Amino acid sequence: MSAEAPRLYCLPDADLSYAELLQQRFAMQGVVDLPTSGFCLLLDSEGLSLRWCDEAKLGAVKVDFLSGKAAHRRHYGGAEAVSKAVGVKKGQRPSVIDATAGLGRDAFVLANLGCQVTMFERSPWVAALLEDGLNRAKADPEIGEWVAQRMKLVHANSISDIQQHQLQAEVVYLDPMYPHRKKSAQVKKEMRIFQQLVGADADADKLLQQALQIATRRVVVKRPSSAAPLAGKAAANQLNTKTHRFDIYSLI
Ligand SMILES: C[S@@+](CC[C@H](N)C(=O)[O-])C[C@H]1O[C@@H](n2cnc3c(N)ncnc32)[C@H](O)[C@@H]1O
Repeated sequence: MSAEAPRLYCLPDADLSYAELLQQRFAMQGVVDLPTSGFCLLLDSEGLSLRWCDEAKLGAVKVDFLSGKAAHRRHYGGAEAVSKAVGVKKGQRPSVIDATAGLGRDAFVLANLGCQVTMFERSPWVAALLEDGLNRAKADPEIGEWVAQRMKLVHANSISDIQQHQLQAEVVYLDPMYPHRKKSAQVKKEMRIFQQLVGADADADKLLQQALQIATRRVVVKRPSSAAPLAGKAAANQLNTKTHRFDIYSLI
């Protein structure tokens, strides 16, 4: 995991009071020049994005719940595997702890379907991106109200926070980083970049043990299709998609 404090570079049109808030909340270090290597968070009038230089190409990632894939998932996400795995059905909208929130894509699908989702993200880089995306979504007249009500972000290590506050939810959802070795598609490239940024989540086995203690209905783990189950603990139920599977540990 990148042990560096996130570096924040502001373009001239950035809201500087918001930049100050971000710096305090995520212990960021403000920089006056755009870094030419490594990662950097860039703030402009459109929000916060992660920038990096990879194989001499610039890359960027932003959390955007309002357009593109997220908007598509909002309209057509009802039948997505993640919602089936979590157990969303007519009349059943389980409360969810997403203990590995990342960019909040899965959490957004679940919240869109009516689940109350508490998201944990420990990387300050990723948590800042997610919070920024949530802020923009909350200001949107169409989805702002339910995003504010159903999506709560906690910037903390879920393993320690869940223990400390004795949290509970019907479903605990885990999607830890997994070491991808192939370089095939664009998505994999984004995964590789994320691996450099947040590491390989080597403590995911421990997270499963914790999740099994606090979930009241089920624990769902998203894994690449060929990966071994977390903690070597095979799940009684699985849901397979083309690229990954969900291991479902039912508790009732
Ligand atoms: C593969 S990403 C999750 C992607 C997410 N499901 C999505 O839809 O965007 C895994 C994320 O979990 C975070 N993470 C892993 N273990 C964690 C823990 N114990 N507490 C909080 N965050 C954790 C990592 O920092 C990383 O950002």
